[in-house]
Amino acid sequence: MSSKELTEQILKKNSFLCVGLDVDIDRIPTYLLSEDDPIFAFNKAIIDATNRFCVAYKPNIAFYEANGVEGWKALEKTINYIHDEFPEMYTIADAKRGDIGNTSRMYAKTFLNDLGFDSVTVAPYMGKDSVEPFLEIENRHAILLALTSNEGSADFQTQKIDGEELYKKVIRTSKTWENAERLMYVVGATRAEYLKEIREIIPENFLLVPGVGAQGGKLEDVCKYGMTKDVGLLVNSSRKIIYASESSNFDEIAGAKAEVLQQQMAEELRQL
Ligand SMILES: O=c1ccn([C@@H]2O[C@H](COP(=O)(O)O)[C@@H](O)[C@H]2O)c(=O)[nH]1
Repeated sequence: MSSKELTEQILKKNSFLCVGLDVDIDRIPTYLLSEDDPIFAFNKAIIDATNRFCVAYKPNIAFYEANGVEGWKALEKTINYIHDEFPEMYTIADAKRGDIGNTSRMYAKTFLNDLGFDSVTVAPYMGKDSVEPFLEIENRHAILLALTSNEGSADFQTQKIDGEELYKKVIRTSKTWENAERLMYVVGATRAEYLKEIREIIPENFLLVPGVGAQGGKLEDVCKYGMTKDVGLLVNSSRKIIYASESSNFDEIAGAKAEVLQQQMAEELRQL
């Protein structure tokens, strides 16, 4: 999906919500454990209940890999289900990959070609040749970690090198790479005050903003500093939605949580 098509979806659904599918087998309702594929059964129920309120889904690959072959099968079924039933949905493989070019090309093949995700999150540490293989396919994105939501982001990302913070160097330098229009950036909602300066460097690229909800980031602040005339935001919430309830109607409750965020987003979009 192109950035333009994503913006159209956002305006159509009055939502820039991304629901994170971070499925921990130890946290799903126990009655689902008797299903053939409990992870897929959980995801299907969450997707069926939340799709009206969001424009994107972001399975975090770690939660699938942790279950070995069964986890990969559940991931494949989940992405196929989204493609078949909700083809208008933007999909993100939150895999945080990046290696020498020859290896990155294999990661890009897995997530963007074989599984058919619209995008994959990529760590920028190994530089240009580690990222460019993810930018080779039209209408696909690499989402580069810029300023992450965790405490450890202060260890390197906000440290200055030659007078400029490392995360700003990552953004400024990556802008010059081939197919840079296919880049999006991760900026944590817990770092919303940095968004103003980030927008001065990249006024147009989409930002994936995790950290609203369980990590305490505020949607209003993200919108105040990060929203562009074309919206330019995908705001992710995972645990606060998918684990909102452990009861048999967990999916309904998840849908209701997603709707609350969607309503707040609709209000922000009205002020555009
Ligand atoms: O800076 C980052 C980058 C990625 N994440 C991921 O987003 C979700 C957040 O989950 P919540 O339950 O809504 O806190 C999760 O998959 C993280 O790995 C992030 O939080 N911060």
